[in-house]
Amino acid sequence: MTDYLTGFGGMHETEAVAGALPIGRNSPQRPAFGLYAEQLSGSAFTMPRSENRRSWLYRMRPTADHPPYEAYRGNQMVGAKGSDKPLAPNRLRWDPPELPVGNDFVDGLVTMLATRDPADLEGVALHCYRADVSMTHRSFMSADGELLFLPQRGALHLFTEMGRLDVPPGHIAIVPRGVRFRVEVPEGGAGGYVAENYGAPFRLPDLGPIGANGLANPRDFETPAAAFEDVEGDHELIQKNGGHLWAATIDRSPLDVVAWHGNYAPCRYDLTRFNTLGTVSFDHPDPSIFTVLTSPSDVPGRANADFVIFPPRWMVAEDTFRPPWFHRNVMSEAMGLIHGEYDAKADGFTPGGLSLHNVMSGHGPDVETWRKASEAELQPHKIDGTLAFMVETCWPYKPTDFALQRAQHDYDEAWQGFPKAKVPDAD
Ligand SMILES: O=C(O)Cc1cc(O)ccc1O
Ligand SMILES: [Fe+2]
Repeated sequence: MTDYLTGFGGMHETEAVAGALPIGRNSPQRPAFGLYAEQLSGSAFTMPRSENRRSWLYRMRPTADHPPYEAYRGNQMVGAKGSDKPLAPNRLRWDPPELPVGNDFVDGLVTMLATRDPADLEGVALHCYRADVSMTHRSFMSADGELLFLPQRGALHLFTEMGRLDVPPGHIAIVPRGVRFRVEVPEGGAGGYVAENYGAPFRLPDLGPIGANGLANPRDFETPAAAFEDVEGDHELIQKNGGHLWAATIDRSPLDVVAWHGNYAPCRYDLTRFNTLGTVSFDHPDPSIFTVLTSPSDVPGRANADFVIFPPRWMVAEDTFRPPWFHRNVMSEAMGLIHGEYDAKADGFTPGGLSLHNVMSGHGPDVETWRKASEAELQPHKIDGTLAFMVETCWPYKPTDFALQRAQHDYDEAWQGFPKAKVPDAD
């Protein structure tokens, strides 16, 4: 059973057992039923109120009750570092990576692109996962960043400390830094992408002249109602700190939060609810118009990470080259595809695949897309049955060695063979 509370970043209160939440105070002398009160701070205590994020959790045993962590001996493919080799300024693209078979989410997670160090409290990493079995008797948490789940194949069920979320492909989920969860997958397994944000938590972008409504509307974000399990027996805590995985075994499930209140909690969002805006005259706006969530950096307007989607939408622009134009960008662009075809690429970018156009690399439509779009008779046309996304950041991405070894060899050919413009002689 999953039950949701609505609204982005709101103050919620929820109890799985009536009477578990204290009224009018956070830390009573004796919480109900012998529960333990624990504050989970997602921002410094003293952040301005608008940025302040914290929740109070009422749990059966305190998180503090655990033995020392040791290096995790399983998955060694998750990290915070890209390849040590100098990175040529090439455009890169990947077929859906072939990830090891038979793993759960923790062992099936592989880092593809990394920026910064989690200790900088800025940057973003992009991981891919293949999970064939559900996690049992173990849970995961990242102390390095918040996790943005983008399932591509197979619905995920996230049983988090703060409740349960169903996350089918086409939905996203955010699990805040520090929140434990286990991932259940359906028969046939699951695969997709996870962006890990070391910086300021994702928020809805300001709308400026768009006005009070549009893009991702706050009411469509769903936060789980409290749900817990009372399970005794060995349970492996796996957690990511400083780019490394660590493990400790406790004698119970940590998903034992009976009630919580606050504004630091997981949520999910159905991307079909995105109110896509665009031109009704000519040209098309920069893709920032498709920003679902943004993590600002300290420089106004320059995102640590923008999460952007390219959803189904009507194309009506007159006298306009409608696909993404040719461009170079000071920001670095990593893209993935949930389903369908992306309108800038006729070939080679497939669901589950990935592309990287790092700082100032020339990219845009491939030759075939350019030709078709230049010759098309322009009619209102619906781009349908597709969902691509971009995680755009001001920090250049570094692919990991795993990723570099698997990059497509012929990606540059996407832009080979453009006819030369015929410019009349100058007088
Ligand atoms: O590179 C891409 O495909 C993403 C993108 C799309 C667009 O319409 C304009 C700029 C941009 O980076
Ligand atoms: Fe781009």
